[in-house]
Amino acid sequence: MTAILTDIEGTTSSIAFVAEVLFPYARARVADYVAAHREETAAILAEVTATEPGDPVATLIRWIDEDRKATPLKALQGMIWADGYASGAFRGHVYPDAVAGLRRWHAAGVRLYVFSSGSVAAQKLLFGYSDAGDLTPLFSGYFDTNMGAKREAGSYAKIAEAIGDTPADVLFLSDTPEEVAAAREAGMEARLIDRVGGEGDVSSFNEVHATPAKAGAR
Ligand SMILES: CSCCC(=O)C(=O)COP(=O)(O)O
Ligand SMILES: [Mg+2]
Repeated sequence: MTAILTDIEGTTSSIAFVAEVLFPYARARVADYVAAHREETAAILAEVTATEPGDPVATLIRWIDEDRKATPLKALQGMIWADGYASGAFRGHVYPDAVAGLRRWHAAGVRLYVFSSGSVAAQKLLFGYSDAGDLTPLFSGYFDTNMGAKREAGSYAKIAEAIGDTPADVLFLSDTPEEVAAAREAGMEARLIDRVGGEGDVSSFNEVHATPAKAGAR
């Protein structure tokens, strides 16, 4: 194992932080943000309208309510959250065991990557403004749904190729069984994290034993 690829929501970070802090913050500001940033949001709105004709702002708000993992919605959310992090309205939640695990693996020479439905910009914000400080120096790279859906094996194969590892050398961590199954189908090792102590392989990063076989930080 030379690299760890981790999900965010429900894995490094609480579902409540995403659902009760991030999503409502973006939902309340979509209309004003789009009105104030016409040029920067034009391509996003065009993509939304191409998917669903009609008022793109109303569509985006409905997609937030439905927790749709649509790439244009995720791009816009990341842009809106930037203001929230910068103003100190909130900090990115990361579980203490996740912070400790990420630091431990990084120190052992294991390369760390993120694969989340949140945009790459949003991922960098969450870890950059985390409640444990700036964790971005721990990560070697970030991937979002531009690599494909998180429940499709092909996305994991693409990521392994992008980071220059064979899938068998990558350990994927997620709270979602379908994502774990897709990563395994692509040949990765994977652990199902279940933070409420249900059917998962482990309940925290403390139980993930990642032994770097031929690790080397890049
Ligand atoms: C990058 S923080 C926001 C996370 C987000 O928008 C989301 O939909 C969470 O998805 P994940 O793939 O991390 O479970
Ligand atoms: Mg998740």
